[in-house]
Amino acid sequence: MKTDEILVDARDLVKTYNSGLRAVDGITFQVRRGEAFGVLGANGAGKSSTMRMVACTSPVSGGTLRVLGGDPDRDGAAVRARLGVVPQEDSVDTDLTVRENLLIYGRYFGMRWADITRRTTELLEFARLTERADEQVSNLSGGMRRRLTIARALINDPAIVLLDEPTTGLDPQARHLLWERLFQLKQDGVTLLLTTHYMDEAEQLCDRLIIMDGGKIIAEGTPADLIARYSTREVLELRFPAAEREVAAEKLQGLTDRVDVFADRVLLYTANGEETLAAVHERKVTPLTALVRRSTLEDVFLTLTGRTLVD
Ligand SMILES: Nc1ncnc2c1ncn2[C@@H]1O[C@H](COP(=O)(O)OP(=O)(O)OP(=O)(O)O)[C@@H](O)[C@H]1O
Repeated sequence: MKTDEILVDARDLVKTYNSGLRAVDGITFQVRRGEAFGVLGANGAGKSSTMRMVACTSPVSGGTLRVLGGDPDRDGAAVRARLGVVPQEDSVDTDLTVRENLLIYGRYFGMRWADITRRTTELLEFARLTERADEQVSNLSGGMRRRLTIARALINDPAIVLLDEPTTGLDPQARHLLWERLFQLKQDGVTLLLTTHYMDEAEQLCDRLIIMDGGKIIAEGTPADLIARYSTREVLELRFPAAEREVAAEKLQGLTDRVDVFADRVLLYTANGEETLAAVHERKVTPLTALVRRSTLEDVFLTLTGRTLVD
């Protein structure tokens, strides 16, 4: 298997809507075979618009895009047949059973019946839905429906799977199970292109990622690269009673190069959290709680945009 093969090649890609809005404003990125590639950004950053162009369901307004070597404008149908697409909203048929959803989708792709049934059995297992196979989809929880949507997208053994916010709207337990299934796909060597605004998940799953803001790419790299480039090694998170926070934050200014004050906490960016905590105490500041943690992609996003990603 060629691992350097480029499956998605976007150059100066633009999406303009009728309103005149440039939702995607000249972005360049490549997704290689076998990698998990993340597109991160806040709501409205242009992630879904990008994904719809790659999925060949929304025309490209400018620049060039090649997906599996094809031009979405010219070869859209052929490219779509080799993609697995998991849209933001679950689109499974709630009147059918879990199994029927998979079988019918296989038919839609014109697969041979023997292949459809074999693949359906495998995918029910993959999605942890074997026990629910003959239940109507309307009875399933949100997490189960999402897993079924993913299983369905895999029926035709796609060369690349596109997932738009796969875990949004799920409770933590359902999110965890879904994320674990995505890890499995990655281990199986499936190429993944996904959007998310959960930085912790992206950090663990994605080999490389781009961060989008206002339709542009503001940073690109591996999670470790981005953290090394845009944050310190550790962060000291302090919480104070509301009435004391401002005074405390005032006393802490200048203690490290960067001190960020939020409504609920003060963050000190530092190479060594324990040493910084000792310095906090030396300034006669006593937080309610103090946590030393390593920097995350969330800190990277904050550095780059001045905003937190998940409110
Ligand atoms: N079909 C459309 N017509 C007009 N404007 C659109 C359309 N789809 C998206 N937009 C606008 O384009 C901008 C980018 O939206 P997009 O959905 O791509 O962002 P996003 O990063 O995926 O955000 P979200 O996480 O909310 O989906 C937003 O301002 C949005 O309102």
